[in-house]
Amino acid sequence: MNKQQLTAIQPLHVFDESIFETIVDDLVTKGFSIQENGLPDFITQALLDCQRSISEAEYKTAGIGRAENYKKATNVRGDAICWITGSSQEGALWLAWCEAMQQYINRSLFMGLFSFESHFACYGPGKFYKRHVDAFKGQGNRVLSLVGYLNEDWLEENGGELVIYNSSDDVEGTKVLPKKNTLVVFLSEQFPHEVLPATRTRHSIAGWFRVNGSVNDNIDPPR
Ligand SMILES: O=C(O)CCC(=O)C(=O)O
Ligand SMILES: [Fe+2]
Repeated sequence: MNKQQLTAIQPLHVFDESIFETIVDDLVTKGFSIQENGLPDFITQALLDCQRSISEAEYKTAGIGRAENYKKATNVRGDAICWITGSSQEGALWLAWCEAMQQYINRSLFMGLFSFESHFACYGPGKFYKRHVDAFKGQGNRVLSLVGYLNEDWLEENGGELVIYNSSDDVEGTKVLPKKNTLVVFLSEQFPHEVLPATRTRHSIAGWFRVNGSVNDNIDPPR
């Protein structure tokens, strides 16, 4: 086998898996994982480079609901989003890291994660995302949610916390400040959560690992 053939079959990146192991342990014991330094610096840097290269026009007002039920609802969520396609090197690195996490989780927990989608989100000052779950049982195919934060020097008084509730009855929840490098992973159907308003612009990535929900000709996820 020549060198070119060898490079073609070798993975381009080998990532440190210790953070994936911590996340898996947390998922087993609690169903969610909050890691203050969960995003390695080189990943955060790639994401910041990618995010800064996106023009304001490429961010679209986010909506709620799937497919034909999709609608804009600024009384529910006020963020603007831009999907990460992997067309830039930085975006591709992010997707490769998430794929490595997906494979690690599948090897450890047999969750059958099949694909991943993610977008940048930008919440202007005062914007929020009301309490919601990312997936309803038996509807759609998002099974594991991921949120990562890109905000340097974020202080408690800046607000903008993610609040994760343990169940539909929980009103107290656990608050997470959207500080640079913080990573949160949780079971999509199980944990209601919300984003509180902030005093400054709040940058994040939200992503979802999905299972294959294809039935006959209906390909789901669509790609
Ligand atoms: O940005 C966050 O902290 C969470 C965002 C979220 O819940 C979502 O996009 O579904
Ligand atoms: Fe959410």
